[in-house]
Formats: sequence, C-alpha cells, structure tokens
Amino acid sequence: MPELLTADQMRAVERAAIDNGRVTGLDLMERAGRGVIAAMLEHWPHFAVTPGRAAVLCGPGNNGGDGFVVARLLRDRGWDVTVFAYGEVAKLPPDAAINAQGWTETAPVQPASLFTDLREECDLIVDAILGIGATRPLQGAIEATVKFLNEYKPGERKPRDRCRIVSVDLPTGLCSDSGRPLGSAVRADLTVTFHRAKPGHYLSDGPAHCGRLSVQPLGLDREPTYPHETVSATLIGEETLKRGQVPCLGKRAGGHKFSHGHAVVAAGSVGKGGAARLSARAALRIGAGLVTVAPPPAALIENAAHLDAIMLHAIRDARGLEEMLTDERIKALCLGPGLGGDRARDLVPVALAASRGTVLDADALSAFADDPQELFAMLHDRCVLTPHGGEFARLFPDIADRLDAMPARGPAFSRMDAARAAAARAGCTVLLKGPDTVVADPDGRISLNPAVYARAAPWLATAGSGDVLSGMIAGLLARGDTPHEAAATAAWLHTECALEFGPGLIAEDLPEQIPAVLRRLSANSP
Ligand SMILES: NC(=O)C1=CN([C@@H]2O[C@H](COP(=O)(O)OP(=O)(O)OC[C@H]3O[C@@H](n4cnc5c(N)ncnc54)[C@H](O)[C@@H]3O)[C@@H](O)[C@H]2O)[C@@H](O)CC1
Ligand SMILES: [K+]
Repeated sequence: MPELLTADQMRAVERAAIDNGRVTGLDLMERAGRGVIAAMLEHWPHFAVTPGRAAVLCGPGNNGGDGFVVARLLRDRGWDVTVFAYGEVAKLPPDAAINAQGWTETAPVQPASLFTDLREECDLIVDAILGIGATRPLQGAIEATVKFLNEYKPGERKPRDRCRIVSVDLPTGLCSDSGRPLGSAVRADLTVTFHRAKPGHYLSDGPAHCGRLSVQPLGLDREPTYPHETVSATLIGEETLKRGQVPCLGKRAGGHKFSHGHAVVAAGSVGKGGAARLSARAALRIGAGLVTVAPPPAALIENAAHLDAIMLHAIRDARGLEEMLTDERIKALCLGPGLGGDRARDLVPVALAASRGTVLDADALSAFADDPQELFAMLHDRCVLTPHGGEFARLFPDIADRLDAMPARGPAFSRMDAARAAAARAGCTVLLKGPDTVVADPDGRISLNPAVYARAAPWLATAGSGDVLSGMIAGLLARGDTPHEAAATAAWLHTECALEFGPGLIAEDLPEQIPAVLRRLSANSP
C-alpha cells in the first residue's frame, strides 16, 4: 500500500475502527499475532515443518500483548516457548493483560532479568518489547537485552548460529516516525508491521534495523482512506505512477517536438561540461521534445564534439541567458551540474526571474551557501531543489543540526520533517537525496522513494548519478509535470534504471535504461 502512517495516525485508524464497533482491540491484537506467524513462515518455511525453540520478549504495552498472542500461536504449532516480561504483567493495558493472563494460566512468565544471550539455544527470538509506543531512550533491562541481541551484525552470522530475530511492528527502540534509534534499537532479521508501513521502516537507519519488512493486514482496509493531509507520506511506486503519471510519460500521438517541451541545461567552463551533458541526455531520454546545453562560448567546441541529438547554444553570461529565455517555448531549466560557483551566481537570478520549471542542483545550491536567504527570496513555486546531505546542511544549517542531534525522545525529528521544513522555508519543492529520497512541498505534501530492501541499489553511489537525476526532473518539468510530480517520478525512475542495469553501473548507463523502464511501465499499465 502506498501510504505511510505515523504512530499517531495508526492509533487514530485503530481507534476509529474500535469506536465504530467494527472490531475490538482484542481482535486486532489477535490478527497482529497471526500476521507475525504468517510472515515468519513465509520468510522461513522450514519453521512450518520443524517447530523449534523460541524466546518471546514481551514489553509493558500492547506490543507486549502481541507477543503473548505470538507465544500462544507458536506453542499451538508445537514450539517450545519461553516468555520473558519487561515490566509488571499486572500493569499491562487491558487487551495485553487478557492475553498475558491466558498465557500465565498454563505456563510461567520469566522476569527480564533472567534473559541472557539465548541465541545459542533458540531458533527464534520474538522482539515484542516496544512498538509504536517507544518514546524515550532505552535503559536498564531493555537496553541490556538489545545489546545482547545486537552482538552480531546481520550478514556476519556464524553457520551454527541459526537463531532468527523477528521484531513485532518495529525493532524495539526504533522511532516509528523517523527511523532513528532512541539511543539503541534491535537489529532484527525480519520486522512484521500491521496495516501500513510506518515512515520509520523506510527512513534513515530504519531498514538496517528492520532487516526485512512484511506488512500484514489487520482487516482495516474498509476504514476511511486517508485524505492527502492526514497521510504522512506516499511511497512512490508503479501504483502511484499509474494513477496519474504513466500517460504523461508516454508521448502524445500527433504531438511535435515543441509540444513535448524544450529543456535547457546550463553548462560550465572548458573541461567541466560532462555533468551538464549527463543531465541533458537524461532530460532527452525521459521525453523532453528538445534539449539544449548552454555552455560559455569557449566550451562550445568541446560540447559539440560530444553531442548530436542535443542542441547547443552558447551563453556568455546572465545577459545571454536572458536573451535565450525570450523564447517562450523553453519550458524548463536545469542549473548546477558542473556549472561552477561564479557562473551559478551570475545565471541563477536570471533563470529564476524567468519563472520556468527550474531544477537547482550542485553548484547552483552551494553558490548561495553564504547567504541562503538571497536564494530563497528568488525561488518560486515552479522550482525543485535537489540537495544531497552536505548541500542541504549548507542551505539549511539549523534544520540539519536538528537531524544530527541525538533524539532525547520520540517521535524524533525525521528526514521527512527536515525536507518539509526546508520546502516551507524555500517556498518550493525540495528533494532530499539518499537511499530514502524525500520529496517535500511547502504545503507539507511528501513522497518517499525508498531505494532499500528489495529496491536497494548501492551502485547508484557513483559520480554523475545526481546529475542524471536533475536532468530527469528537468525533462519531466519540460513535459509539463508539476514540480512535485517531476521530482517524485524522476526519483523513482532513477532507482529503477539502476536496478535495471545492476552492478557495474556508471552514470552514463542510467539514461540508457530509461526506455526499458518506460516500456515495462506502459506494458504494466491497464
Ligand atoms: N489496539 C491496539 O492499540 C493495537 C496495538 N498493536 C500493538 O501495540 C503496539 C502499540 O502499543 P502501545 O501504544 O501500548 O505501545 P508499546 O507497546 O509500543 O509501548 C508502550 C509502553 O512502553 C513504554 N515505553 C516507551 N518508551 C520506553 C522505553 N524506552 N523504555 C521502557 N518503556 C518505554 C510506555 O510508557 C508504554 O507503557 C503496536 O506497536 C502494536 O504492536 C497491535 O496489537 C494492533 C492493535
Ligand atoms: K517490537
């Protein structure tokens, strides 16, 4: 499902269903427990054939209640189960207390102090200590247990270490809204969440702590779907693109090159044009009708030696760009890749005054690091800024500091919060790059492109890959997409292109994968 829900939003959905009498809290807890078993068997089918030994760690809230359900269901399947309680069973909330009581009527509950490193003895450890209710850094018995559990790093498991760790809803200690550990957090092999994923499963350190992610239904799909402003973020994917974007990615029959938009990429000085050429090629491949690279006159020959379908137009300075932009058919501009700081400071004001779809990246952002306010005053709502972490910190130092500070309590300030705050300050779309790329609008709308789990594409960390992304956004702006749609679609396609090519990828390969990805998208569209 494409929506991500914060802890508060998830609680509101559950509360609405319970208040409407459609379901009880106890029903939901039972479904959650069944979901954990279903996901576990799907990921480790041998557990269905050979029951083993399990330790179930139950916390002080409803996450612990889920743990008691899982303990019962495992035992029903023939498992040898030991339950450890973190907190007083007598103080559990009502639904968790009912499940705890059901367990204690037939088997003991061990105190947390007896939990030591059981990995040698167990096949499965179920982490049901804390879920979306984790609000403060881990301490005491919980912290000590998390330390035990994390003593090995996933991937460094010894062959005889067969124990798997499954976290219920969230790895204990991970903030559901930000993906940031509150002090420390469990590193699970599998995390099973319910109804919808939470931002923390995708942002920051979340994927490293979750291991793999399974989203299990709670039977809440008939609850009201969420209006845009109550959804914390939309996950970009084929599902979201198909709703609105795919027809726009295809070219209109009977259209001509100008009806598909003209994009201009400003290039830098002699020997510095490669980045701009990468952007330009991506803009053309993604479907802009025409693309022009605009270098200074001295770099014209060098660029001409490299370009065929892409046009060239030398511009000496701001005046040259101003003259070029009297052509109303130019729909989108891309400034930054390889531009150089001085040329960026010269050209950006003119580009922004022209009110076209405009992508600012790299040098076009760093050139204003001394006085970001000067840039913000010129930006308009057709702009997209595409900073990586370093560029973001130069333009929005106070916001970056909040992201760096160790969270004292949850929900912690997230990369979504940071991108949203930056977009509001800049007054335009901000795309914050990373394996969890966030696209935020000034009105708070967020789209997330996670290149994690099955979509992990580490080979995207290659020189020039960001230049291709800026070009893709410029191409889509030229096609007429809104800044948010252009940025979100480009971020998703960029990852898909990397996955299509695979290891060994260099930036030049990315635009060449666009046709295959577009072909697949249109073949899959209804
Ligand atoms: N009806 C429901 O509310 C349902 C809840 N579900 C489960 O319930 C969870 C949410 O339950 P809760 O809201 O009770 O929250 P949790 O069970 O995640 O934790 C809440 C408790 O932990 C304490 N706590 C927070 N940080 C702590 C820390 N660092 N150290 C020690 N204790 C700490 C809180 O004071 C509170 O007592 C979900 O994650 C999910 O697993 C599911 O069973 C589905 C239905
Ligand atoms: K948990």
